[in-house]
Amino acid sequence: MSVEKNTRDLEAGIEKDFTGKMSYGSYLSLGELLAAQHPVSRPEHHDEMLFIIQHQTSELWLKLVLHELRAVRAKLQADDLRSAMKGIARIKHIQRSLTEQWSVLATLTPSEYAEFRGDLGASSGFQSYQYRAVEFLLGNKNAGMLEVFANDPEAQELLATLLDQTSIYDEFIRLLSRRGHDIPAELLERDLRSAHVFNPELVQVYKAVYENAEDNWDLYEACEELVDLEDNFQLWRFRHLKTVERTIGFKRGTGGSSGVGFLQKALELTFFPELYAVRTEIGR
Ligand code: HEM
Ligand SMILES: N[C@@H](CC(=O)c1ccccc1NC=O)C(=O)O
Repeated sequence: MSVEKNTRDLEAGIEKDFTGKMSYGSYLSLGELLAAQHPVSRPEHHDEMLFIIQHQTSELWLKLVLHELRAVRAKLQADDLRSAMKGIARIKHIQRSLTEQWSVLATLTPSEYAEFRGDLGASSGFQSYQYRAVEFLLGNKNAGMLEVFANDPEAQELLATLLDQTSIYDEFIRLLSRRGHDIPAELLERDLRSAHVFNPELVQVYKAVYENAEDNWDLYEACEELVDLEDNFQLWRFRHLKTVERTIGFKRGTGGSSGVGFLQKALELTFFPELYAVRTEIGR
């Protein structure tokens, strides 16, 4: 180390020749990853790179969320609540990161965006199959969404598979039933292809869990973890809505929707309605 040159000397053992060896770039497929940004504006607009990378990083994190959610579902199926909660803890951190990331895109002014928005054609985040897959895995199924992916058979297949499978919430409810809680039969035999709908009897099950937390500690904690998950999801939706509002105002979306009004309606969707409803009942 030569302090005067402000330079760190390389140590003798540092690897320099990667012939026949795995390197950082080859392990991470950086060649492909960093060659996958293709701005379409001509002449290329400086801010389109921000727009592309914001979406690509979001999709990478969504890929990990899906990976973790599938594992959480398997752990719930195996009655391993502790491992399932570990997975949820990781997902919550990813969600925070995804939500925090909106502040980067918020530096894109309406005039900057207007310069390349026309080049985006009919493309829209509405066509994000990974986002839809996360919604399905959490229990907000919507078979109609599959039509959007008619031109992407792989994405459509992935969503069709998830549509037929149980969600995280279905599995949690089944676990409650195996633990001896009085779960209504219609919840255990429900049509998996539709969204979970509010069930007042389930609120009473949660009421018993919350009012006897000492005897149901892991379930009590799991309920709160699920509420955190939904809360975080809604915060992402809200930041998306507010970023859209400050960037395009009340223009229609490129995906064909009314824009902000359509996104507002998504804030009324809920994954675990009974876990919110129980709050009104506690201590009554
Ligand atoms: C300036 C930036 C953005 C604008 C103006 C914008 C605008 C919109 C609009 C208007 C919609 C409604 C569908 C439509 O008609 O197009 C939408 C949907 C959506 N966008 Fe964005 N968006 C932006 C950034 C992002 C980013 C960074 C993501 C991250 C992946 C994203 C993901 C989504 C998703 C998942 C939907 C579907 C939401 C739902 O179904 O409720 N958007 N966006
Ligand atoms: N729907 C946006 C366009 C948009 O944001 C977008 C375009 C292509 C790929 C992803 C996008 N992100 C979110 O919707 C708009 O109406 O301006």
